[in-house]
Amino acid sequence: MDDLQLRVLPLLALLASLLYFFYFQDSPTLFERSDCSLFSYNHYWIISKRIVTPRGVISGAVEVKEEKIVSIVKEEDWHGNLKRGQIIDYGEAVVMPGLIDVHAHLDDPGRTEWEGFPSGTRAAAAGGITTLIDMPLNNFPSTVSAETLKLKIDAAEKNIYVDVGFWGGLVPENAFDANSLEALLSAGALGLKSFMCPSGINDFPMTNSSHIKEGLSILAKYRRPLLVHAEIPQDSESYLEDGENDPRSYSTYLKTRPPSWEEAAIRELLTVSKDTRIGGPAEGAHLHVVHLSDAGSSLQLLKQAKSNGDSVTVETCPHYLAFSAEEIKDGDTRFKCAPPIRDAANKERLWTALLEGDIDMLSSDHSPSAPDLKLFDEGNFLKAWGGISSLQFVLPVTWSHGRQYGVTLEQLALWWSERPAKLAGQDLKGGIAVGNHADITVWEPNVEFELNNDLPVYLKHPSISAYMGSKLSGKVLATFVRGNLVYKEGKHAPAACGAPILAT
Ligand SMILES: NC(=O)N[C@H]1NC(=O)NC1=O
Ligand SMILES: [Zn+2]
Ligand SMILES: [Zn+2]
Repeated sequence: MDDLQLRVLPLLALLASLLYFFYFQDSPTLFERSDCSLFSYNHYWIISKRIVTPRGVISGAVEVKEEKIVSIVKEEDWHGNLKRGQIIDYGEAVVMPGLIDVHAHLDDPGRTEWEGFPSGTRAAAAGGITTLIDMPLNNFPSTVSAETLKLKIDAAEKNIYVDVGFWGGLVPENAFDANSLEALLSAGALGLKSFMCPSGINDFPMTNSSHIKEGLSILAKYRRPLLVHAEIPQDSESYLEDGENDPRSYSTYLKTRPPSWEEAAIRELLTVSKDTRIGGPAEGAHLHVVHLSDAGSSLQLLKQAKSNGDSVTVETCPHYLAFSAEEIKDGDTRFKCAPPIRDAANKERLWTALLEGDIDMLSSDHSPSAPDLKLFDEGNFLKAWGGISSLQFVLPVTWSHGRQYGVTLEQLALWWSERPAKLAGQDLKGGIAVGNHADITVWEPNVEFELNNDLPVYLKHPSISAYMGSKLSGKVLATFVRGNLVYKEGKHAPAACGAPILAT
């Protein structure tokens, strides 16, 4: 070989390999994938001694290929066929379907100083949540039309680290306008949400039962649900006039929103939920009561509706299961939410209802605000923003408090994944099953941690979270969304590759 050849050959080889790299790679998505995931293989096995499947907890392996779960093998059936492909062995850690939070306010677009898609979905990923359904209010403008839904979808693009679907708003302005509601549902809203009391947001006014009846009749055609904030103001404002009622005291706030508000709303809802029965005028529609706090008459009424054949479900939230009114300190408005956190006896009854199946599922109702709206200096419970900030912590909170009631891993998966998936119409999510999306969370139930300033919290405003300062058990080790490892022990995948979920 002469000198020239010696110099040119390596260059040619480099050129050829570059050409090969750019033009002949069979999977061009590999470039993207490396940013979407902290694990660069698209075919692998997740191994653990505790995999929570719809058929019970197994020791074995879950085979993931691209976005999907393609096989599930019990340990005794392996026969060494795991040699094909990469293996991630999680030992005794729990491998569970990713949590689906059907009730979160991410405030994007329009109030991103409160939260926003990037921080909210990173917090979700760190908490083991793989899908969340965003509420139509607290963002601006509220999501009450096809046009405003489009603004949300645009804001979510390349900004979400987990999959995100959207509820549309049912408000007086669109309730009797079938075209407008149909356009909103055709544009992909997974269902509708309305309030039976003032929502605290000017462009999201409250509805009454005739609006709700109309909404259900449209939803029936699409077979989608209506979610309702069920409180109707009763005559309890008089408490505020009494000079003895200190606005810094939690009991003052509690008196302003008694259980009778929830009971009145649910009683009213039952007059229209009967439309959803088989053969009824709104058969196919479904009514879902959000964030139930009253475990008394309100719950009894819901049980009655279910037994009558109404298509009705109800959720409660971790804050109603973790806290009680007796513990809330004067001025600590982090705990203000609506309906309010009630007394310890009520909390016990909520747990019983959940364990007995009278409450169907859990959701976060993550509803943060800018810290100044919590009025920490004044500590005025009557004026502060109502909303609990919790998204990253819902799994350890439910587990830490649920353990003492004997909560099982299967129950967690039912309340946080399977039933929420069904409510949101997500057939490919909510369970570790062949053919489903590989939406998986891996967590260590026995690891305890303190929610102090050393803990990486991805929420925009950790200081407003009622959970800061507490000690929890249940540490999320890894979160997979459609096969992408989006979170691993304090680290997120660089790119936001969550998908917007639109109903079709
Ligand atoms: N607008 C809004 O998010 N309201 C929520 N906050 C809360 O505490 N209850 C709610 O419904
Ligand atoms: Zn609400
Ligand atoms: Zn809410």
